[in-house]
Amino acid sequence: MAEATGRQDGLLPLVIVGGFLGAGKSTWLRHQLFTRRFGRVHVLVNEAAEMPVDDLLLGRAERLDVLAGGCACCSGRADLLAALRRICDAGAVALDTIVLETSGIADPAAIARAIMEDPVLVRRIVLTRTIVLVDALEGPGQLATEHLARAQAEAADEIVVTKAAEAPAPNRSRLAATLRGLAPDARLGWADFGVETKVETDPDALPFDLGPVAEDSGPIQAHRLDAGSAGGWWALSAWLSALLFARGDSIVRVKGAVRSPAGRLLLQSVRRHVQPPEILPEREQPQEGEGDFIVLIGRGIDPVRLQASWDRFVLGHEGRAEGIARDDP
Ligand SMILES: Nc1nc2c(ncn2[C@@H]2O[C@H](COP(=O)(O)OP(=O)(O)OP(=O)(O)O)[C@@H](O)[C@H]2O)c(=O)[nH]1
Repeated sequence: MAEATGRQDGLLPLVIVGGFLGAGKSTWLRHQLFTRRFGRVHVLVNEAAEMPVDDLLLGRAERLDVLAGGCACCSGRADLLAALRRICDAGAVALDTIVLETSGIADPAAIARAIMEDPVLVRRIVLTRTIVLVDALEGPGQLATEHLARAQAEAADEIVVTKAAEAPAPNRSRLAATLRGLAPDARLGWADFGVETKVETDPDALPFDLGPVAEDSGPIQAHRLDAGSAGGWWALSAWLSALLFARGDSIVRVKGAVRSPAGRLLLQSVRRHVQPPEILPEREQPQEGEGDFIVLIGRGIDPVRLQASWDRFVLGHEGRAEGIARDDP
């Protein structure tokens, strides 16, 4: 049942979906689009990096735009405001809601501020809800160390803890207590692959001790590696596993797409958790830039050394794991 309705004031409702890198935003949103929770929807996806497969992953929206390669709360702000103005002006498709999936390094409060300070948008759009997703497994660590993860939770009207089934019950209770402390007024729910699930938590559980976040540990940045046709999918998967083993602390998120005999595979990891590959739907018309690639998002990654590491792995060592050095990339 769609929760969106036409408004008397004529303003177009906007829902912001935020959460840290890999929290499960796209997976959750995909399911909401399937159930038509937001009615007739225009989805805007903001990615920190160019990911020319995101539109394939989010099928069921009236319209979908990907704003890639800049975070909408900072460098990509102008693009986001322009995209929202275009949606407001288009008007051809009657819409119930605009849903903005932010990048994992965005502060939803900064985005909301930017929209409300825009003299045109403030008269066309109303922010009805900020939904922030928190990973049941990685969330406690992220809240403890990343200032941004806390800011995201604090900005929420609704928090959805994803990967609910994966976390042990005591951790779920402590995470719930922690999130209630950060966002006391937010509705707290749980989901597995986007499907809302009921989780009993202990109301007396103690929150995690968050403590002070580390002083500036440097910006999280995205780097894209075009893998060319050498090596094939198995080499890319093996290189990635070895790289995460050697440098998993500084690599927060990996996404990539690679051709395999079964079709195009989406490879991903969140921290050191390598996810099972997913077969991507094929496009009717292949798009430019859709070769094999990997996007690595993290701190202190040197793109030149990253490329050299891959080249050494695939060319110099013919796919043997010795191509990865401990200090790669
Ligand atoms: N077990 C489990 N895995 C999940 C769940 N939700 C998402 N995932 C997996 O977590 C990984 C990240 O999910 P995404 O939906 O791509 O996360 P995201 O927040 O959109 O990622 P970024 O846009 O890169 O920040 C994928 O491999 C998903 O399959 C869940 O509820 N349970």
